[in-house]
Order: sequence, then C-alpha cells, then structure tokens
Amino acid sequence: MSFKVQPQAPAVPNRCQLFGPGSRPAIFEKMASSAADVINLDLEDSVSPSDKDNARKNVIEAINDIDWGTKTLSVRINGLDTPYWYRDVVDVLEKAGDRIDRFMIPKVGNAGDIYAVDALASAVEMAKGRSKKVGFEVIIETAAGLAHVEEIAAASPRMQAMSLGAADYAASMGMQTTGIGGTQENYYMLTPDGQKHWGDPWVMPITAIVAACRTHGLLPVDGPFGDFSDDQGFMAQARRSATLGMVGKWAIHPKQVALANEVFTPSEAQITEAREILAAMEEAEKTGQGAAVYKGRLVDLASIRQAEVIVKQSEMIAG
Ligand SMILES: CC(=O)SCCNC(=O)CCNC(=O)[C@H](O)C(C)(C)COP(=O)(O)OP(=O)(O)OC[C@H]1O[C@@H](n2cnc3c(N)ncnc32)[C@H](O)[C@@H]1OP(=O)(O)O
Ligand SMILES: O=CC(=O)O
Ligand SMILES: [Mg+2]
Repeated sequence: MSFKVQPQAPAVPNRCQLFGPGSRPAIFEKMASSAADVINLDLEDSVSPSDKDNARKNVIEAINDIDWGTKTLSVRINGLDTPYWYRDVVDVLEKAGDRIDRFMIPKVGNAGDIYAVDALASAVEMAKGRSKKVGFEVIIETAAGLAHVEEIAAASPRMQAMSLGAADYAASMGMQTTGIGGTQENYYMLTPDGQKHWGDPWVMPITAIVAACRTHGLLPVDGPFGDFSDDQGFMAQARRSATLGMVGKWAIHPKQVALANEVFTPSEAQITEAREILAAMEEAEKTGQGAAVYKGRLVDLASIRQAEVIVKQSEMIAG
C-alpha cells in the first residue's frame, strides 16, 4: 500500500441506477416504487431539444412532490457543450428542495468541466442558503473523458460516482457499432481451429474507471445495456463489470432492475466463502502463520482484504 491510504467510496448501496426521461412524468411514481438504489431523472439525451424546459419543470416538481424513500436521487443535466446545462443547475437548485442528492454530469472531458459545474452550483447554493451541498456523479463516455479519467475523479469533493456510458463512448471513439454495451459481433479472435472467440471491448474503459474511482474514493458504475429484451446479455455484461470491481449498473428499462440487483448483491455462497476465508486466516494467525490452505488453495493476508470487500459490501447493502 502506498503511504497515501486508498479512500473508501461512499457507503451507500448503488447496485442499480434506474433512468427515466424527465419528459415522461407518468413513470416517475413507478421509478420511486422500484427496487433501484438510485434514480436518475434525465434531462439529457432521452429528452428532445424541444422538450427541455418542460422536462426541467417536471423534474423539479417530482423532486419536491414524490416520496423517493431512501433512494439516492440524481438528475442528469445536459452536457457543457449545450445551451441547456446552466439552466438545469440553476433552476433545480433554486426551485427544488433538499431531496436531490446528486447531479449527473454527462460527457465530461476534463477536470475543468467539473470545476465549472461546481462553481455554478456553489454560487446558487450560497445565494439560496442551501445547507446540503449537491453531490456529483459523472459519465465517462468520450475519448477525452477516458484520457483524463483520473483528474476528473479527483476534481471536486462533491464527486461520488462515475459511470461508463457505452453508447456515447462508442460514438466518440469512432467504434464501428450501434450496440450499447455487451458482445460486439465483429470483436473476436479466431481459435487455432477457426472458431470465433468473442472478446470484451469494454474492459479497458471499465478498468480505467475502476482504478480512478478506487484511487479517489468514488463508486464505479457500469452504464446502459441497450437491448432490454436480452436478459442473458445484460447479466453477462453486469457479471464482467462486477468481477472487475464495479458496484452497480444502470437500468434503462424497469425489467433490468432485478437483474442488476441480483448481480451486484453478493450471493449467500460468496458471503459464506468470504467468512470462511476470514475464519481460516484467524486460525492461521493464532499459530503465527501468514498463509494457509482453504479448500486446497492458498489464502494469505491479501485474501483477508479480498474477503472483506465481499463481507463489507453485503453488510452495507443489508443496512
Ligand atoms: C444511452 C443513455 O443515455 S441511457 C439513459 C437515458 N435513457 C433513458 O432514460 C430511457 C429510459 N427508458 C425508457 O424511456 C423506457 O423504458 C423505454 C422507452 C425504453 C421503453 O418504454 P415503454 O415502451 O413504455 O416500455 P414498456 O411498455 O415495456 O414498459 C413496461 C412498463 O414499465 C413502465 N416503464 C417504462 N420505462 C420505465 C422506466 N424507465 N422506469 C419505470 N417504469 C418504466 C411503463 O410505464 C410500463 O408500465 P405499465 O406496465 O404500468 O404500463
Ligand atoms: O449516456 C450513456 C451512454 O451510454 O451514452
Ligand atoms: Mg451518453
């Protein structure tokens, strides 16, 4: 471990972030009664330019009027290259109550983008005497965002989470696909006997996001999986993200909420195994050993840290 100790990410459940367009208020109550840990009311890409003002009004009303229970409530503002974003920040912070927890900032390219939103949010909060500072989460979904992922993670104490936005990421990188996440038909190797072996084109940005988040104490989250009729594809993508260290995934349709919750909640078997490893190491330590054998495999002091990730995650989710 470096002399600089790795900070902990916020201890809040973040297994699933359910999205809904701000222009579709009829679904807000359904979002509030879903099993998602986080709700993202969208003012950005699911809202047409002609509906931006209306969507903003709906979202402010929904923040004030709907019972969101214990969910984390987030509003995705428009990108900093649009004429909409400043009004999103100003109107929401001037007119919505303290129930809002986060702004999600899309298409961030560098730390300066976060600085700009931070400065504007701070000014409105001061002017309105808001004592609860709004948190930030961002989407890494451009080439510049990926290139500057670490400075973005470190950009503000408001930063809480970071998602991979596979759709815009693919567009920005010039990837030859219209798929949103998951297996890409043309991304394969040939085995020696000529069989196709599909690779994971998302592993690099996911790993970069996880590393930046873990370095700076943020929650790393996998973004959308577009084909909501493909449950198996969603599960496979989510399991890969969980294995690489992400804590949750977006749902762009309510049926994906249960799938994400299943993957990102440690299973009984995983928890039991983690507790058994901790017990085996406790026994080993009593006899002065730093390494032991558990089910025929090596466990040592690093195994304690690995097992603790699972135990702490399950305890935090259980509340
Ligand atoms: C690349 C990105 O930026 S992704 C993030 C931005 N995108 C979004 O926010 C899109 C979010 N999702 C949606 O808008 C919708 O789910 C759509 C357009 C994909 C599909 O909507 P529909 O055609 O209405 O879906 P469907 O008919 O299967 O809905 C089934 C039920 O779930 C409800 N529902 C649909 N979407 C949502 C949602 N996001 N949250 C809660 N409930 C929802 C419907 O109202 C319907 O309810 P009912 O059974 O009581 O009538
Ligand atoms: O905003 C999300 C994306 O995938 O793009
Ligand atoms: Mg996007």
